Amino acid sequence: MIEANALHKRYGRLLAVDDISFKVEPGEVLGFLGPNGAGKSTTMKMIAGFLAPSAGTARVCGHDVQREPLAARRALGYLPEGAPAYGEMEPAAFLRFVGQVRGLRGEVLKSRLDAVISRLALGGVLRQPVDTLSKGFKRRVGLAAAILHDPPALILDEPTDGLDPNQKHEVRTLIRELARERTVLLSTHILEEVEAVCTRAMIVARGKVLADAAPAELLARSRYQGAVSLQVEDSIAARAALEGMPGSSGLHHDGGDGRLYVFPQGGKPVSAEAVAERLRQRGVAFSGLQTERGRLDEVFRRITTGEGAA
Ligand SMILES: Nc1ncnc2c1ncn2[C@@H]1O[C@H](COP(=O)(O)OP(=O)(O)OP(=O)(O)O)[C@@H](O)[C@H]1O
Repeated sequence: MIEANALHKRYGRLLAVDDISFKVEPGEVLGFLGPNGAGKSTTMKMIAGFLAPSAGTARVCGHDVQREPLAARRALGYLPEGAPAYGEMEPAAFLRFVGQVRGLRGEVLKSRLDAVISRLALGGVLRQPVDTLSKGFKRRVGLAAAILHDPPALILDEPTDGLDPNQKHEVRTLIRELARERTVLLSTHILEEVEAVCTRAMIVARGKVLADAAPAELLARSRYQGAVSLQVEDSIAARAALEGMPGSSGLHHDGGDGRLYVFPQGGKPVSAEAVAERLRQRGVAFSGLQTERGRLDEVFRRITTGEGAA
């Protein structure tokens, strides 16, 4: 379990983390979401024991990070932002070094090295200096180092940042697998990642938690959830046909995707059949009619910029 209790961090006059508390249980993947400078990395560094809090406490698997630093660090695997490693070292030597620092020796060290090298498919790059590896492999080396001692809790700071879509997919699959029997806290800027891997999302901005919910619950806060969208040639005629339709709270023609959106009222999805029927009755041509599942980016923007209630 990972626990933060009233964590605060002050850098001079800046309160970078302002009273953050949460608990993450085994099997949960908590995604920390927030704009740049929200305080995500600072919070993670405090839980990982890399930075002392100005106030508050953190616990990893029951161990207070400040008072029992060794026990807390033993229970935790930490992938810092950018997955730094010693660039001139080869993964084989680097991982062996990390394992030794973690106190692993002999057969145990060997079997753990074999396990992470196989799990992260590092066999082909073991003798290539880390600096010369692709970003994807560098990240895998970082992840291998983080899970080498088989910790029950993991903190991953932007684990897929800068990876190509295939590498992102691989790392997400791995995180989902690791999470089955572990507690995972990760930070990300990528909203689709939250849906892909997180069981819970926490939105932070200016050092404060602004939302803490399952991704589906956040999606449900989107005004697009249950809306009906469609493509029309004549948007003026379509608007006239759909204006004031029962069960709809309004219309929006999106200049970006060129679609007309019919928004729901009172949380009840708009009936796609009713929209189609109304347009047909008035002889307005349309195509691509679909019901929307909601937009996390809109919810994120609304919550972090304070535009309207979240
Ligand atoms: N060592 C430091 N000294 C002074 N200010 C710092 C220090 N580290 C971070 N900050 C500031 O604290 C705030 C929070 O930074 P932090 O890196 O925790 O944010 P973040 O949410 O992880 O951002 P990003 O998504 O850009 O990584 C920012 O305003 C940052 O400039």
